[in-house]
Amino acid sequence: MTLKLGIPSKGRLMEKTGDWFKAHGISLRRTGSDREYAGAVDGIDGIELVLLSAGEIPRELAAGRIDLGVTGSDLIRDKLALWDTRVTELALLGFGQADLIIAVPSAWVDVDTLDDLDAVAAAFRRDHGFRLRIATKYHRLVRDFLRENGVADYQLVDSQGATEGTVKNHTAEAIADITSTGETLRANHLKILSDGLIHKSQATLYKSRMSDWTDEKRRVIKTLKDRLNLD
Ligand SMILES: Nc1ncnc2c1ncn2[C@@H]1O[C@H](COP(=O)(O)OP(=O)(O)OP(=O)(O)O)[C@@H](O)[C@H]1O
Ligand SMILES: O=P(O)(O)OC[C@H]1O[C@H](OP(=O)(O)OP(=O)(O)O)[C@H](O)[C@@H]1O
Repeated sequence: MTLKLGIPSKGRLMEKTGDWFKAHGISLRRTGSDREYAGAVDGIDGIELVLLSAGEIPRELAAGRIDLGVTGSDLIRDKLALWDTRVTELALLGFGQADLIIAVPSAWVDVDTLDDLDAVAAAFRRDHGFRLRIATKYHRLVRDFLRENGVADYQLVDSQGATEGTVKNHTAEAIADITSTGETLRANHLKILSDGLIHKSQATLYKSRMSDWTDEKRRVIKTLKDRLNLD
């Protein structure tokens, strides 16, 4: 049985994943038409390419349907409970960097820290009769972070895109989202809490702990690790 490597089929991480492997003498190529999600690996035997969305790669690794996968470390941590019991990090790839942060309206001049947010949240509940809303798609990471930091009086509102717009649209009071240049936050009059960094994400190569590691696959991964100069 060949070893299955899952890589993003589109989006931000796709091209740079190909470049990273190429720099190590391994070329990933699409087979079939531009629109067909099939691929092959040249330069090393015994690896099959599986093209997936970045967001689905954590689940496929955890189910053992792929043996290796490239995706953002934010997606692994958010989508998999106890992620490090299900996958192992093989290499940080040095691209796809983004910070998952908590931001509030810039107009909240007295709110700079999580403690301030906690105080505002308690007052908000008293005044409005419902909990302050934080819009995000990163439910697990945000809940864990706020619990560890003693913020309790809030509710999460699911937002799968354009999250920074939810404050202006009055569907949330604060947000937790990925930022890289900070442009989107600025354009939407939001500021990051000084202690509001939840996770620094980057594209990472993971190995599944859940897949069936046959002798043949172990041989292939050893060759691959040698080629990639990994321990
Ligand atoms: N500016 C950014 N905005 C959003 N995500 C970013 C940014 N920079 C890097 N990333 C990372 O890119 C990854 C998401 O990749 P991509 O945009 O290809 O997926 P997606 O389209 O959001 O998800 P899916 O493929 O499931 O639809 C995440 O790990 C995220 O941290
Ligand atoms: O700090 P910046 O460089 O401005 O980038 C951050 C923005 O980019 C992403 O959105 P994306 O373009 O993926 O759209 P989305 O809202 O649909 O997720 C992310 O969700 C932020 O909104």
